[in-house]
Amino acid sequence: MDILQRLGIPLAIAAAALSTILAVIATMGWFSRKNHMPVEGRTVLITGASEGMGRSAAIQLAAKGANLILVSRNVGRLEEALASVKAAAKSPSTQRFTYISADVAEPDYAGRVIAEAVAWNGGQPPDIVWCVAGMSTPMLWADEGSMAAARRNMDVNYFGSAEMSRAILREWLNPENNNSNNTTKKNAEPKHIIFTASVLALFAIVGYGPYTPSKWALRGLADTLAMELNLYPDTPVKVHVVYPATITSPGLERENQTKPEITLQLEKDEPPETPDTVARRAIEGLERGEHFVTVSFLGNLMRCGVLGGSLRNNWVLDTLLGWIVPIIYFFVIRIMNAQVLGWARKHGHLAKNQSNTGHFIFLLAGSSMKSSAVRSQRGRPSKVTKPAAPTRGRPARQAAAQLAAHDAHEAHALAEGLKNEPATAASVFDDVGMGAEEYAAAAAAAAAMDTDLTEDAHGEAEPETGMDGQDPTGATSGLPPHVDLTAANILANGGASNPGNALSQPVPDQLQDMQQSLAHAHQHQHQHQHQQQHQHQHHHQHQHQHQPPAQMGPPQQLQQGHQPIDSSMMKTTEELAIESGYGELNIESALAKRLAREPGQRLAQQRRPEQVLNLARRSNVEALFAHIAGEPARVPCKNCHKGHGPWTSCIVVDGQMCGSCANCWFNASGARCSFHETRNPQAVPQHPSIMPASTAGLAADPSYRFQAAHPLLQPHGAAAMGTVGHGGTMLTNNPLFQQMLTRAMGEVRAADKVTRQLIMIDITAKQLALQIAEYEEMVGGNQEQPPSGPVPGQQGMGDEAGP
Ligand SMILES: NC(=O)C1=CN([C@@H]2O[C@H](COP(=O)(O)OP(=O)(O)OC[C@H]3O[C@@H](n4cnc5c(N)ncnc54)[C@H](OP(=O)(O)O)[C@@H]3O)[C@@H](O)[C@H]2O)C=CC1
Ligand SMILES: CCCCCCCCCCCCCCCC(=O)[C@@H](N)CO
Repeated sequence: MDILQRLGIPLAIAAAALSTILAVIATMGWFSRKNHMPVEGRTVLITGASEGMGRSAAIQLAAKGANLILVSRNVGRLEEALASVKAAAKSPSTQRFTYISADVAEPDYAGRVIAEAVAWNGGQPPDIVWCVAGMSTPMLWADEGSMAAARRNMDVNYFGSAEMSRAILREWLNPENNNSNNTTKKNAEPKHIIFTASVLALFAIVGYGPYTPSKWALRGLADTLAMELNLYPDTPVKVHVVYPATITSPGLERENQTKPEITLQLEKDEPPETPDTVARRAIEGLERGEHFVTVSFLGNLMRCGVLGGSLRNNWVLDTLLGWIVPIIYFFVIRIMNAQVLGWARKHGHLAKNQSNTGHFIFLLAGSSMKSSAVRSQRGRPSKVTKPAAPTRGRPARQAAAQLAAHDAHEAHALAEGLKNEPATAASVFDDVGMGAEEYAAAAAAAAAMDTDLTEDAHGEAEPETGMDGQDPTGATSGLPPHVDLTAANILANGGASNPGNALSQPVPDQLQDMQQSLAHAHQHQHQHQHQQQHQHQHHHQHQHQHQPPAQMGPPQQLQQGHQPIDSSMMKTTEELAIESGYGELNIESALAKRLAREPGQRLAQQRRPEQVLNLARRSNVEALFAHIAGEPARVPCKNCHKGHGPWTSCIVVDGQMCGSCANCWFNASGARCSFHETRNPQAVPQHPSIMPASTAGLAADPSYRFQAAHPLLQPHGAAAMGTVGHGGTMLTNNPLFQQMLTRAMGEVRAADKVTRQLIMIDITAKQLALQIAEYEEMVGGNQEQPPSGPVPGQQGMGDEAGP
């Protein structure tokens, strides 16, 4: 100890001098310049590859000659990304590309994804797996819903990557695979598992409570694996963590909708970079063989500031920098905390003024007009607890729609909050075997729309004070139970007033419940894939469920979908257009005039809420009204499927707009719509794309519902009804069949275990129904029965199964 103390200073000086020399050498690039992660001819699997940095990385790796497997949820976006990746290929003739749709938040998703990847890759696992899929819901920790958001962030960011790394390691480390590989040269080359964290996992700032820990957790896992993988010297695997700072991605736009102002202010210190830049720097770091890869100067300092027991990229440099960073932090930490304190002084005690964050949980829970109001005047959080009225309902809708209905996935975050409410409708759901989460998510979306509608109806934001014993400032925690319960209850019971009585329900009711559960389970899934074709159909339904409680009917009404129970409450198309945020409309054309008076079916929901539509054009007003008054297409037209057109669903009005859908009618004559008459010359009694009138979840889903007028029969013309299998046309060549199958595959792949069970139950019930129908026809004569299929016009499984 003595000696050490005496030698301390000279030793330190000597070490510093030596280190400096070595550092100079290192920076001059005297050490190896080997590419530690060659990708040419290798197969790389990237999650979160359809947008943002993951997509950029995929494109750049394709340009370096890699084969790629893109993974994310939304098939439409995956297809677009795949096209860009293909276009970037170094040698298009030899490289191969594909995508797999999966939700990384689903438990056990990764085994399935890896199995599919291996099958596609000629029996070989991918050589490199890069987990990029992630999300972020910044909010203050004391805020309503931050706990639910934290769980959701953990599920996607941490468990999504953790499961993937485990699945691929089990594949790589599997002795059977290794034996067969040992002869190949590439086996000696390390495999790579790459996690994507954030600089926030190196230096945390206010407002990212739900997010940052999920990224810190990745660091913990990566370091653990880096050591653990030494257990398998025959199968070298390198573990990396990429730490981007702000990326100007679609994800950033989403997260900025809920980001507290103070957070925005603090993170300005690290300038944002484009997805391309971040991906390029990340790949450079990986090629240098770095364990922790940072992509900016500050990021690198932050990395060196927290190295602890983690692997170093360059022992000399990292150590030297590690000595310097505390000196920087001496100032940085002070300055940052002072900034936060200054904010608090200026804006008042935050916990008493939740509106500062304007986060979406308030919007969704319907408890706070305050937050939406503040959000509408971004950057001007009010010091008082009663903020000014919002300019209109639109900002609230934008945030709510974007966060809940449009990308309703994130509403899932609320599930936890709702689930934790005592005496919620969760017990009802459990009774039918559904996770309360699924419902809660849908309920949250519904509640969001409630807020919206209520707000619009009032025409101004009325701060709701004293609601359910809530502090008028909104400071008390706990979601306002009445809103959630109403919404959840509507979904569970179609508005019946007594939640939690499912156990005492007679059997048929339970069946009905179950059928609805199925519908919701599917809805929930579909929310994950908002641009996928089938989702469009379900939108139709959502929007009904988004109506305020007063408009909700008992189960039958809900199932019929189109008829709100009280017709006096029914709104005209024009009224709904105004509610949707389109004021001052010039109603000129005959079609617009006619549609304006018709009962509206839905609110118009824009794909890009911030977009301002040109409604000076006559035909655009027609398109808007048609979108509100029309019927959802059974399968969206090609343009809608690709995500074109202003609104989120594909709607047609029978006999109008030359058959085109409302989206294609907008700003165009609809000529490019795949429904346009020029493309569909054969006259059909009903518009070929209109959904059957009874639309409720699965019951509306053609792939689950082979009715007498099944779509598969239609291309053959009415006369050919009942001739499937006899008509000489190969069913497998039928595009509708192919679409159906693809869709069914998509749904089943995306389904979790519970949903899969429910799908099975549904199918089994239909089989039984078919069998019964056939039996009855055989025994009792079949005069009344249609030529094929079970009872027509069924309302759902319960009815179908009944005699
Ligand atoms: N943007 C930023 O400022 C920063 C981002 N990061 C991290 O970098 C990574 C990339 O971010 P960014 O470029 O913004 O990405 P984006 O948010 O723009 O894109 C996210 C990608 O992940 C997919 N994805 C999201 N959730 C899931 C899910 N549950 N299952 C499967 N796929 C999913 C999305 O596709 P789909 O929706 O179709 O599933 C999309 O392809 C993320 O891990 C993020 O946390 C780190 C630092 C800063
Ligand atoms: C010695 C070191 C000096 C430290 C300076 C500190 C500067 C702080 C900048 C914080 C940047 C936060 C980016 C968030 C990125 C992200 O992950 C989110 N966008 C989530 O998606």
